[in-house]
Amino acid sequence: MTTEQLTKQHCEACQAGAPQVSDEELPTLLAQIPDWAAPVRDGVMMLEREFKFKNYKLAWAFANKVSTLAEEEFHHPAILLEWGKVTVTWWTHAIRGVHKNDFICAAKTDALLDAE
Ligand SMILES: C[C@H](O)[C@H](O)[C@H]1CNC2=NC(N)=NC(=O)C2=N1
Repeated sequence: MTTEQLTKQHCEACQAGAPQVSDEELPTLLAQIPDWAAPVRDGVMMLEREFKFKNYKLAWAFANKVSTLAEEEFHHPAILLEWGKVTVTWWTHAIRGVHKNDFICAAKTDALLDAE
């Protein structure tokens, strides 16, 4: 599956018991979002990327776009908004890890930049 295909997909409603991304799938999916890191915090894997901007207002506008994306997909990230920087972190709370949804949303988050 290509990055292009990830951005064209939509999140599925997921609840506890939904499958985390398997160790076999992980490398392939990570390769499609090369600017994202996959930190593990308190045993929970996440997808995280920092986006840099010239000032606070531009960072704020991007954070708003990510929030709109989240509502559209009904899948919600952590967003840290700072002067000139937005850190977006995707993971699936219901399964305490990363689901395919998180990769779809990370790819869609990158696509928001191209739309700027
Ligand atoms: C009630 C529950 O929070 C909702 O079903 C959705 C909302 N958005 C969500 N977003 C994320 N990242 N993980 C979830 O498990 C999740 N659950």
